[in-house]
Amino acid sequence: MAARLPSSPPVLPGFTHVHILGKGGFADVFLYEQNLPRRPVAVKVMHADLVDDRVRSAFRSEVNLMGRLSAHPSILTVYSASVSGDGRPYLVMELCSTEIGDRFRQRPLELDEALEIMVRVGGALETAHRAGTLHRDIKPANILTTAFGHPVLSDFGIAANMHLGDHEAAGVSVPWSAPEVLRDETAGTIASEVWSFGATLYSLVAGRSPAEIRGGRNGTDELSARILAHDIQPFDVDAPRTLATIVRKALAKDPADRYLSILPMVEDLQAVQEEMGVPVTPIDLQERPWSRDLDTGVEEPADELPVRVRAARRRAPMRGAQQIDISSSTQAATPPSRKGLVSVLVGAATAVVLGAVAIVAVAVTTIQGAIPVVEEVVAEPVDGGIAFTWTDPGLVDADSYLVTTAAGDAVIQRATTFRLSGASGEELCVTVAVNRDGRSGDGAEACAEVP
Ligand SMILES: Nc1ncnc2c1ncn2[C@@H]1O[C@H](COP(=O)(O)OP(=O)(O)OP(=O)(O)O)[C@@H](O)[C@H]1O
Repeated sequence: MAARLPSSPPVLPGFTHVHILGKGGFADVFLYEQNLPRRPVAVKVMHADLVDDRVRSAFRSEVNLMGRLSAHPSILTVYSASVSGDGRPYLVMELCSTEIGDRFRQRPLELDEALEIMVRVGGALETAHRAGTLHRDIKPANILTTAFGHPVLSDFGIAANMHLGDHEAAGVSVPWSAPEVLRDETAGTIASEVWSFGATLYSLVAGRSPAEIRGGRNGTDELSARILAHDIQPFDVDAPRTLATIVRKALAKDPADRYLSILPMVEDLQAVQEEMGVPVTPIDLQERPWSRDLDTGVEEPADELPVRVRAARRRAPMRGAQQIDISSSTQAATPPSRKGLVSVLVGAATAVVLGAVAIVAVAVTTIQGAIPVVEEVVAEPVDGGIAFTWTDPGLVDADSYLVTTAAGDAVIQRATTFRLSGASGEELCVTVAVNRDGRSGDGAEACAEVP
C-alpha cells in the first residue's frame, strides 16, 4: 500500500487539536484536548474517501454493539463517537501508550510480563467472543497501555469490516493472520482469533512474528507465503517447554487442531505462570452486563487458579466491533489441554458439614438448544457458609458451569461443588447453568441460610 499523508484533523466542538498520533489503514488518530472534563484524548477519524452511507451505518451499529463490552478492564475505553462537521465518523478514546507494539521487536518482553499481558487481554477476547464479537485484528500494536499501566485491547474489527480490497488495505495484518484468513476462506472465526492471539504471544516473547526470519525477506508476500505453507519459525526463547506447546497448539495449521476457544489457552498460560512461580493473573470474564462491583469478599482457595467473572468497572459506553455468528466458527471439539483449572471457590469436599440438612433445590428442566441443564442444586450449611453441589448433567470437555450468586458474583468452573462464605443467619443463593460455546443454558437455583 502506498504511503499516505495523514488527513487533516477535523474541527470538533469541545475539543482542541494538538497533533497526530498515528496513521492506520482506514483512519488517522489524533491527540486532542477535551475541554470539559479537561483531559487529553485520542480521536480516531475515518478517512473521508472511505465514508459512504453504508460505512456510516456500519460504523454506528458497530460502535453501538461495542457498548456491550465497554466495562471490561482490558478493553480500551471509548468515551464517545460522532460524525464530524465534514462527515467523517470519529471515536474519542482513552489516550494510551503504544509502547508494547513499538518496542517488542527491539526489546522482547520479559516472559512474566508477556504472560500477564496475554492473560489479561485473553480475558477481554474471551469476553468479546462470548458477546458474539470477533476482534479480527489481534496483534501487538493493538495492545495499548493505559496511564495506570494496564494493557488494553484496542481497535475492534471496524477496519476489517468497513471496506474490501487487498488484505493490507482491508485492515488485515498479515504477520498475525491465520492461514485460512489469508486464503480468504473466512473473514474470521474463533479459531482464527486463537491463531492471531498465539502469534501475538509468540511475537511479544520472541521479538518477531512467527513467520518472520531474522535477516531474511519479510515483506507481506513472503510472510503470507510462509504462513500459508505453515513455515513457522522455531519458538527459540528461554521459556518453559509448556509455553512452546501452547504456542504450537494455537498456531496449528488446521483450525480444528487449535484451542477450542481463548479461555483454555489462557488457562494454560496461567499454568505456565504457576510453573514459573510468578503471580497468577486472574482472567476477567464479563458474562453479563453487571453494573456493580463484585468484590464481595468471597474466599478463593490458595491452590486454585483465579478466574473472575467480574462486574463492570464503570466505564463510558461504546467501542467499535463487529458482531459475528460464533456458531459458524470452524471449531472442532478438541478438548482443552488443561481441564479443571477454571474452578474457583471450590473446596466443599473437605468442608465440615454442620447440619445434615439438605435444603432447597429449584430445578429448571427446560432444554435450551443442546445445552445440558443442571436438574437440581443442593445447598448444605457448612462451617461459615453454604456448600452447593449438583450432578453433572452431561458436560462435554469444552463445557463449564456458570455459577452466579445473588450478589452478582459469577464464576466459571468445571467442578460440581461451589462454596460460598457468609455471616450467620444470612441467606445465600446461587444459580448454576451450563456454559457452552459462550452461551449459557437455563439455570437451577438453590438457597440456604448460613448456620
Ligand atoms: N488510544 C490511543 N492512544 C494513543 N495512540 C493511539 C491510540 N489508538 C491508536 N493510536 C495510534 O494511532 C495509530 C493508528 O491507529 P489505528 O488503530 O488506526 O492503527 P492500526 O491498527 O495500525 O491500523 P488498522 O486499523 O488499519 O489496522 C496506532 O498505530 C497508534 O500509534
